[in-house]
Amino acid sequence: MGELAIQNLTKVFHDDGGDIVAVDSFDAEIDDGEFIVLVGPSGCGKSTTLRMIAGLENPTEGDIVLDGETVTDKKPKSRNMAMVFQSYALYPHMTARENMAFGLKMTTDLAADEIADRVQNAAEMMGIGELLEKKPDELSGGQQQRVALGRAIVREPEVFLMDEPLSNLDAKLRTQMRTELQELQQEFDVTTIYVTHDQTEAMTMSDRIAVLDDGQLQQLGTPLECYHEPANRFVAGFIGSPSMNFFDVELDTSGPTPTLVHDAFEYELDDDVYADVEGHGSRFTLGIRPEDVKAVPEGTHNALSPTVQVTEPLGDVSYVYLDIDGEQYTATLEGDIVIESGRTLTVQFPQDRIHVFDAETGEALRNRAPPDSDDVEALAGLDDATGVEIGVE
Ligand SMILES: Nc1ncnc2c1ncn2[C@@H]1O[C@H](COP(=O)(O)OP(=O)(O)OP(=O)(O)O)[C@@H](O)[C@H]1O
Repeated sequence: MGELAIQNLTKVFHDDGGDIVAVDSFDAEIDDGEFIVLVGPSGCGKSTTLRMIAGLENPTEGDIVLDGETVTDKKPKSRNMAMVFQSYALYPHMTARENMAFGLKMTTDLAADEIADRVQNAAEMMGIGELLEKKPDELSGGQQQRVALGRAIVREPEVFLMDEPLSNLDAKLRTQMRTELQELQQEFDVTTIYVTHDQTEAMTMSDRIAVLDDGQLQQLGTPLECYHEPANRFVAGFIGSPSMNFFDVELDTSGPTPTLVHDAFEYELDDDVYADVEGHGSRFTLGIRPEDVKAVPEGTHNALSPTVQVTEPLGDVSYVYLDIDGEQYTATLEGDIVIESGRTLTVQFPQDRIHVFDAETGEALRNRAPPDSDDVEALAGLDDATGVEIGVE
């Protein structure tokens, strides 16, 4: 139990400046036990979506169906969902124990000893058994967040809804709690919808990521699908760090080989890439992830030689920032590479690694082949950037 259908969910806010479409026709089928992460830039509608699912905000249109039952008009406490907020939202005058028990006392007719048992179990699970008599201001941020999570757990809900629950914690604690939350979710196998700004959380915790922009769902897919097979330019740029490099290009078919022409370089297309873009006009966006940019010997065919702005060696890889036609682009090269600023570096965008988007609609026309276990050579190719004679002048 915990199968959730979100159907045409829409929220329009009205204020003095006019209508704000915060969420526009959001559709999703979420399986029992799935961990879905909602990501997107600030103001894209993540919290509003979550609040409508929780019942804290009335949808303008659409429905929320939990295990076949439409719950759109039900009060939050009758939905069998538990929400965890960024601010923890604990009652300051109550102890941790009272905070955890309060919701159960108010919304169920469970016997006092059953409530006490559930609180004790959840507290032990969250490692706060010793802290139950303390009030929120006597607890650290991480401990308060554990109480808030414990309060959600004791309700034994069908669905956990979490709005940036870790964002007030410092980086180290956030990493630790991320793992704990994942373990907890797997143990309970509870459907979870989790809002975050943090890419690492989205990539590592989720079964599927829902990428939103401007109130609209751009893609709902596994982290690797969103990474390797982005539906459009927005998803391609949003998922992955450092971000994908984009180039505005025009298709020139006047010569023997179809070529994408950028102000600073020309890129000849193989037949199979051309087949994907043919018939979609002449203006495209060429995309390549920094880790797919390859350093090659000077003079290599279909390569370009931009100026290096700066190199950041990080140990196992180095970020090399390149100036192409006055814009900054990134190449992630394997190994500890230091290249003097102002030198040129010859790089290539391997044909099987490029993405091509329609310049008008942003739709992905061509995505790089996703590496899989059968594609050992392609995976091995990821190592190509090490040890090559890179074309530094
Ligand atoms: N109560 C409200 N009244 C009017 N507009 C609102 C209200 N709540 C949200 N909005 C608007 O709806 C849009 C979506 O807001 P929402 O809080 O859902 O975005 P978000 O993706 O969660 O943002 P953030 O990441 O910054 O928290 C924004 O333009 C916001 O200004």
